[in-house]
Amino acid sequence: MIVKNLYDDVIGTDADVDSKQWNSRRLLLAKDGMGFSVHDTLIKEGEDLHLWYKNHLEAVYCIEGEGEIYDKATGITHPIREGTIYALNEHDQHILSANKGVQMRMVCVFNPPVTGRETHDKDGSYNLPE
Ligand SMILES: CC(=O)NCC[C@H](N)C(=O)O
Repeated sequence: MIVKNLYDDVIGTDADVDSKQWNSRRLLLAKDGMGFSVHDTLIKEGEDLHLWYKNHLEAVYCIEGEGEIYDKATGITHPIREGTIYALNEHDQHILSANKGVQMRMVCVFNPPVTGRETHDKDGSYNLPE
């Protein structure tokens, strides 16, 4: 069994990846052997994240804050608030943003699992390990 705590075991370690637009606290990673990774991620306010996970499926569950996701294929903008989940089951190209003055806190699950320190490439993807 694996038991970890965000505050005791993740924040401030290698599994805590900070960028201009988000702060991803990676609770479970590929090395944990689950077949998916689980992240507690903060989306910073005032940032438009252009994302396209070509190599991964991702489900994202909002537990704090408000924002929106724009689906580039349909042109539809979906509001996000606490309790909203979205699943990028078609490797959907999208733009994610938190509303002005708030950050969003999201639980993100990736399949295949993220291995550790991934950050987005120019297309908004994470590369697979070699
Ligand atoms: C929701 C989302 O994709 N945010 C970008 C960061 C990423 N999910 C991560 O936690 O690695």
